[in-house]
Amino acid sequence: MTAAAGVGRPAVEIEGLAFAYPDGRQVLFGVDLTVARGERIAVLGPNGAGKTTLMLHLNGILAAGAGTLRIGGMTVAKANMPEIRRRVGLVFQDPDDQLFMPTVGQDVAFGPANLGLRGAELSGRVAEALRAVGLAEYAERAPHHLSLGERRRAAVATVLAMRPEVLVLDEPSANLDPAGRRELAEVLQGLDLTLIMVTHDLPYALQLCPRSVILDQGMIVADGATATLLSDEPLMMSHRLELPFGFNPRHAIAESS
Ligand SMILES: Nc1ncnc2c1ncn2[C@@H]1O[C@H](COP(=O)(O)OP(=O)(O)OP(=O)(O)O)[C@@H](O)[C@H]1O
Repeated sequence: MTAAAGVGRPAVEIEGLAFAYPDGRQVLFGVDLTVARGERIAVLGPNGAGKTTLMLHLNGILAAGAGTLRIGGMTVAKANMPEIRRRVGLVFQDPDDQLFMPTVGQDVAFGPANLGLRGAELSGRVAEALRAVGLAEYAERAPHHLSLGERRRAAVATVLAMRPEVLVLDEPSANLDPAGRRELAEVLQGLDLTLIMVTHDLPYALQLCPRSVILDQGMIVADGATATLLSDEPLMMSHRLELPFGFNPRHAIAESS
C-alpha cells in the first residue's frame, strides 16, 4: 500500500496479535486495538501484563507471532520497516537508551541525518524538535549534564525530529519530580499527533488520555473513557490498578474543565 492509499485509515490497527518470546513464554494472546488519528490513549495494566511487549511491536522491534499490525494502513512488515520506523516514534522509559551523542543537538539530528537530511533542512528539523519540547537553548549541552526531566524531553525530541505520526511513550512520568512531570505533560499536550502511552501513573493517564485500555495477561480486558475505567473500583481492583490515596477521577476531571 502506498502512503497516499493510507489516508483516512486509523493511525493504528492491531488484529489478533499474539507473541511468544524465544524462550517460549507466551506474552500476548490475540490483542485487537484500533487507534484513530490524533487520539491519545493510555495502556494500563499490572506489572508483566505485556504492555511494553505490545509497544515494541508497533515499530517492528518485535515481530508478531500471529495477527497483523497496520500503521496508517501500512502493514508492519520487514519490507516496510524504514517507513514504519519513521511513522512510529518510540520513547523508552530510560532516556539514556536514546541519548548517546556528545550533545543534545547531535542526538536530535541523528535520525533525520540517517534519512538523508543535511544543512539548513537538518538544523531546522533539530531546532523545531527542541522547541517543541521546551529545550530550544539546549542543542550544545551534553545529555549527561541534564536533569532526568530534561533528558526525557530530549529523548522525545529525538523522536519528534523524525516527524512521526504516532508517538509511543513507555512510562513517561516514571521517576520525575512534580515539576518535571508537569513540564512533560505540557509538552505532550501541545503535540498534534496520535499518542499511545504505557503508564502506571493513573492521574497522568487521566490528564493526558481521554481513552484507556487495560491489558492484563496479554489480553485487552477493558477499553473506554479513562475517567470511566478509573472510576470502576471492582474493575480496577481485579487488575491490580490502584489510584493514589484520596484521588477521585471524577473530581479531577471536574477541576480541570
Ligand atoms: N526478552 C524477554 N524474554 C523472555 N520474556 C520476556 C522478555 N521481555 C519480557 N519478558 C516477559 O514478558 C512478560 C511481559 O513483559 P512486559 O515488559 O511486556 O510487561 P509490562 O506490562 O510492560 O510490565 P511492567 O509494567 O512491569 O513494565 C513478563 O513476564 C516478562 O518477564
